[in-house]
Amino acid sequence: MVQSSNSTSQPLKPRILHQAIQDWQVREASSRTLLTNSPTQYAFPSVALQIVKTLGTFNLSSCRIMEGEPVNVNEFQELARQALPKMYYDYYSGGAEDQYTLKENVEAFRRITFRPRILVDVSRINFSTTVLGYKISAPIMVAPSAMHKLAHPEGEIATARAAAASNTIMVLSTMSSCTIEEVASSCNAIRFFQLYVYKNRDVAAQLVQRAERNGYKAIVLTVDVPRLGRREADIKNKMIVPPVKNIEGLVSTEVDNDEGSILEGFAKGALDDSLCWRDIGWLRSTTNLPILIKGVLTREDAIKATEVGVAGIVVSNHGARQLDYTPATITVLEEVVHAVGGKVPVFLDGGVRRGTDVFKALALGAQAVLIGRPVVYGLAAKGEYGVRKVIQMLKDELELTMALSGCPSVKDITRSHVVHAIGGKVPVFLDGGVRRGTDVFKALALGAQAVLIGRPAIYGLAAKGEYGVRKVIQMLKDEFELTMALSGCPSVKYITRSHIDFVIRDPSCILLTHWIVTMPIDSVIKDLLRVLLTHQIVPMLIDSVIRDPLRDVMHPPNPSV
Ligand SMILES: Cc1cc2nc3c(=O)[nH]c(=O)nc-3n(C[C@H](O)[C@H](O)[C@H](O)COP(=O)(O)O)c2cc1C
Ligand SMILES: CCCCC(=O)C(=O)O
Repeated sequence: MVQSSNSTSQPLKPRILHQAIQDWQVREASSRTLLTNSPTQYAFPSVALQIVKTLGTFNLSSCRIMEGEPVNVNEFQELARQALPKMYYDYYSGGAEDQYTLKENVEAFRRITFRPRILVDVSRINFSTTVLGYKISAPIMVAPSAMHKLAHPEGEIATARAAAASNTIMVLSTMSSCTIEEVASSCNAIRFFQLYVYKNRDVAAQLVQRAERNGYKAIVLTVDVPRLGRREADIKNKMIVPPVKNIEGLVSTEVDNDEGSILEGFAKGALDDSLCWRDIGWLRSTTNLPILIKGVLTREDAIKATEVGVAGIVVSNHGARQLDYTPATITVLEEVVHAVGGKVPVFLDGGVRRGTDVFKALALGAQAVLIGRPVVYGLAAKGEYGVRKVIQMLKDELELTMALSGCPSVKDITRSHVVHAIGGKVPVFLDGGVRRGTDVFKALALGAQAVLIGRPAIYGLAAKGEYGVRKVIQMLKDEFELTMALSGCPSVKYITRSHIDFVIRDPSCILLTHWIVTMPIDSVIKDLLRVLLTHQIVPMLIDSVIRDPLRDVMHPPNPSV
């Protein structure tokens, strides 16, 4: 195992408050130097000052504080903010336009809750897994991100060493500050190479061949950047293009126009926006390495990707830096996983900040996740040690989540361990075709809070007046009670999605449900319900409504339909 060059894993010592403030002043004066030399440097000066103000005349020398050691991955962001010049921090942290998707990538994880299992032997947790046949310590990989020397003088070499020490895979960006060769010779991390295809295709082919020669194990083709997304902070800051050594002498990083984001101008001039599906064949002709495709968000593209023979799919919206208002990646993961049908592994990135997020992605079908910003923040705050720490924190949290969910290994993590927490937002009801207590049970299992009955009530009324209606309701209740008893559900709270399954009767049903999953339901629901009622496949609709990845941006289905 490769050892960190500047690892600082010793227990942290308490610091004297005024000493801390002095340190901060020095640090403010030359933050880059201090950061490099002292990777555990705390970064909570404003808190320290606040304490000074509050304490007033207290004897400061007796007042000790602990160093600002982060306790979770999110806390690295603030450390990075303090360590970096504004232009670089904004570049790393920012998203496109309104940054709707940036927020959503994280928020969407919060709307998923757990269904933990108890009394499982979790004395030994094993979260190791394999990716394209390579064994890694946890299903957490390093996503490609550009220009690590803006975050830390050691750049991608520090990141790669941290990946090696963590026994996981690093995906090196085409736009790295260290070269393909420098990173390869710095450590024994398992490395994939992320490819941007330049207008001059020969450059892309050369990069791929260099990666292959230098022991990179796969090509990750990023397909969501025909142009760079509109990142408004970068426009204001006139974000620069620092030296990109991989393409030095091959692609010019000079940009005529110095208005707005220079990086955006560079991307416009350099990246091939004519790249399309048939070019995957060209790429395959340049290399023997497996090709993963990064930037898939829909079932349609997932199917195309498997048809052109990729070795894996990364569900990604580029960390919300490209097209704003794309869905949070975790909300479309299941759609992609179903479309791919196990033909190739599916990975996910975007908004993973907790071990619980990793667990949720696995439960929804990802083989592993990739993390982008947390790595850069760890690097900016504490160099190689910071990246290791970020990965370790996620691993520790994942381990705890697995233990508390009753999953000793990643194979034990299933779809039934998580639920989309839509129920809390608005209740969903169903009517149409309910004729048996078993139908009531099925509707509840698919997430309905209750059902409404129409014709049976009318028929009861017509046949026997009030008594007839009472009888109809009583019959359904009795049947429902029996169904619950025979299904092991003593109360409605026990009825879950995993108590039922679908028997697909004819292929049109499958088509319809897939269609529903991708349609804005509020606009089509009335017509659709009528069609579905005729075909008696309403339960499939309600399942889609409840599991629909877009459900949170839709109006709830109109119960009066
Ligand atoms: C600063 C930054 C630079 C990035 N550079 C690249 C890149 O060069 N190539 C690429 O395919 N993706 C790039 N990405 C996207 C990441 O690979 C990944 O999709 C995204 O960061 C995941 O979201 P997260 O940051 O919320 O974890 C970049 C992301 C960030 C934040
Ligand atoms: C021209 C690509 C820049 C790197 C990148 O992918 C990003 O900033 O998101």
